[in-house]
Amino acid sequence: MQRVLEQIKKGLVVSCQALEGEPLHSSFIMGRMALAAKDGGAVGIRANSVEDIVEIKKQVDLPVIGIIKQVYGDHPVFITPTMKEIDALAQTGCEIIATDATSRIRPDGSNLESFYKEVRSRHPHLLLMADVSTVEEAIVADELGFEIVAPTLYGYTAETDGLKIDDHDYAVISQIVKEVKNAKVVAEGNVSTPEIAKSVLDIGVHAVVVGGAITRPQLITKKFADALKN
Ligand SMILES: CC(=O)N[C@H](C=O)[C@@H](O)[C@H](O)[C@H](O)COP(=O)(O)O
Repeated sequence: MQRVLEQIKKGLVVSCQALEGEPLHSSFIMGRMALAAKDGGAVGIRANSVEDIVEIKKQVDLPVIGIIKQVYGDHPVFITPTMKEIDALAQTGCEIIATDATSRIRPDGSNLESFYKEVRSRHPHLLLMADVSTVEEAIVADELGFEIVAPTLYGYTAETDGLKIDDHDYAVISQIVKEVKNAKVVAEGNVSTPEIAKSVLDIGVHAVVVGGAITRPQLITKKFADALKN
């Protein structure tokens, strides 16, 4: 487990995700995206769904952070929300599983603590990453024993709606780095430029995850197209 954390240390993890309805939705394309990321210097991949992870594992020998985005009704917790998704991910060979680690009740009615304990007892060999939305949630996840904590959901919960890290505001990451004692803090969410990636690394995070700015060409195109309109 320690070896995987060493492998991604101070490096770039590229999130290769295209959900149903996105132009690049395809395991084949995500596999090639991972290959391109590796060619460019990525030290790890984050990916969604069993199919994408299996394909990515065929293409690259990098550690994979696996998630399954699964929406249950109108429940807001959707990143690896229940044991069903954890068990499915555990079969893929991904080294790390990330899950929603906010303080919200999960779709199956469990809270984070009971869910965490069950995951640990069923899959003791896996590294667990906590996707949180606040500094308080990061502290709780660290105390529970998650190996990795990231503010992936900062800006994506009712409590943090509208917030995001940008060129001027790395406060949430600085605070998490300061407060978290044992887990590795990873920066994830809206790291939209190489400069931001470097700045957050310099704050002291263990690694940086970048998604849309590298792997969602429709978003990259929009930035350019919008710039021409102004
Ligand atoms: C909130 C949520 O659903 N985040 C997801 C988590 O896996 C992905 O859609 C993001 O692309 C990923 O976190 C990387 O972030 P960004 O694409 O901003 O670099």
